[in-house]
Amino acid sequence: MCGIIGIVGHNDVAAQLYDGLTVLQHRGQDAAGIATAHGTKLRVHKGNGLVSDVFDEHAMQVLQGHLGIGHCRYPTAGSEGNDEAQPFYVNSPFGIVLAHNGNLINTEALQREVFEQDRRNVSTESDSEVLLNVFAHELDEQGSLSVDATLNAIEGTHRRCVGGYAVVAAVLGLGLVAFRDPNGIRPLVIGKRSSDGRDEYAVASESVALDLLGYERVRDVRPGEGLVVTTEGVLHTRQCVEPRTHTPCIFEYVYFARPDSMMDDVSVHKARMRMGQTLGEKIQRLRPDHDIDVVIPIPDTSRDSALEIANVLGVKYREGFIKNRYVGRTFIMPGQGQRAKSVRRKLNPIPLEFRNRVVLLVDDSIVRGTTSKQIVQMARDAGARKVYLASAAPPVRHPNIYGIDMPTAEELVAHQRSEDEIQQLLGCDWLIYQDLEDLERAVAGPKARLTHFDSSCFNGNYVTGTEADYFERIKHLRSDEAKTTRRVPVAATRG
Ligand SMILES: O=P(O)(O)OC[C@H]1O[C@H](OP(=O)(O)OP(=O)(O)O)[C@H](O)[C@@H]1O
Ligand SMILES: NC(=O)CC[C@H](N)C(=O)O
Ligand SMILES: [Mg+2]
Repeated sequence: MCGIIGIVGHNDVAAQLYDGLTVLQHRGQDAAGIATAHGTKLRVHKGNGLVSDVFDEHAMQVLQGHLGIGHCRYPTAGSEGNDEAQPFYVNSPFGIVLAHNGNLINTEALQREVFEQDRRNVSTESDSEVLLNVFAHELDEQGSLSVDATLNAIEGTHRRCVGGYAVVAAVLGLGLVAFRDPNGIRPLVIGKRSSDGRDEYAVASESVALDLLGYERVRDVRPGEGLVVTTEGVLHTRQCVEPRTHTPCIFEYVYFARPDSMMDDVSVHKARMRMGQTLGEKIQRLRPDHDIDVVIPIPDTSRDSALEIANVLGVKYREGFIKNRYVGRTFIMPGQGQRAKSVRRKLNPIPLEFRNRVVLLVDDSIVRGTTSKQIVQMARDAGARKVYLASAAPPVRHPNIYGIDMPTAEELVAHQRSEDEIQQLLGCDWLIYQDLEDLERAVAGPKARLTHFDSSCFNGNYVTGTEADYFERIKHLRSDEAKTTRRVPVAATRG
């Protein structure tokens, strides 16, 4: 789940892009990059690491220009190598840089098409580089550069690409381009601010980036919509593909997004509180005479839900695990070994909150079970009498193929296991999952702004459809085992 941002301003935008990326960092910790357009030049600086690792003063000085895009990466295709850090660049037509959040599911077919029909070279395994070349080809086919031609090229890109994608691009001589997949699986929001009577625009994965930079949240990019903001700061939009069912990724609300973001007009914080409310009610229903002494969140993401569960149950809420703020998110780390080691490094219990108590631990989700297995043991070691575990999301039983790197069903702790079996495996005394219906209602909220979701990792329904052997192929390419045996390129691409 990467973070993307694009800005057209009156002054150099690199510093804003940098700041925007720092609040999107939770969406991707592996690599970061910024590209700006300055006169007739596109400048790109990118590499592996956190935003603060990748950019130094010199890099920022080089990134001149009033138009630019930024990206922080959590890989879902290709390798973790720095040659696949984004934005990607092509010099023809005109000079284009592009950053992508999501995952294409017809990458192999597109790769062949791009090479054989479009006669373009794609030099990495990244689906995003393929997407850039499809867009570049479609723009080239237009014969000239204009807003209309670019919106036509977005139409062509939608016709060819299948999957989840939110995209920002900068086209030299034109401006900022952005579009979102026809089902709106991946998020993208538009912001605007005015100074001296002139408008500046920003487009980002999450509204928190707009807040930080002082842009007013205008609206979300519509599924299948394309937009161009010219270098003069004029916004043009077009519905580039017939509207389909809007199915935003429900996992954004469960885990990925920051709670202070609004996504498709729904507050992530409130959605998480409602998840806690419905889960609390379920616990109450199943065990009206429960013996829970204390509710303890597994930091960070579960906090909003855990607090509401405690309120519903009428028991104490306590912070029982202290998080080492210098360790990042474990779920989005690339390898299982690294993930497992990081849980213990990241979280440490305060024994007095556990000793002789029946504790209800709450997490937002249980995916591979890496976190919960260790946390349950830590709670026991800290003296808990009984350890219950509640998940604000239902069991994750199916791969995600639209931008979350869980491609292999066998790696999911709930795959082909009953809830009793999972409980045994995690070693807790009681395991309670949210029901999918409740999760969807919690995210939709009282006004039911959203009616459908991409809940594929919970129910196995893939809105785009999939080819018969797709899951076998991605397992072969992207399982943890495949990743450990794959070569990671080391050549530097900074500069
Ligand atoms: O079952 P698993 O495979 O362990 O995955 C689920 C866990 O991973 C995430 O935490 P993470 O540490 O990534 O981030 P957070 O600090 O935002 O909770 C998520 O919040 C769960 O705690
Ligand atoms: N998580 C994402 O959005 C990943 C984007 C793209 N598929 C990549 O691997 O770089
Ligand atoms: Mg967590």
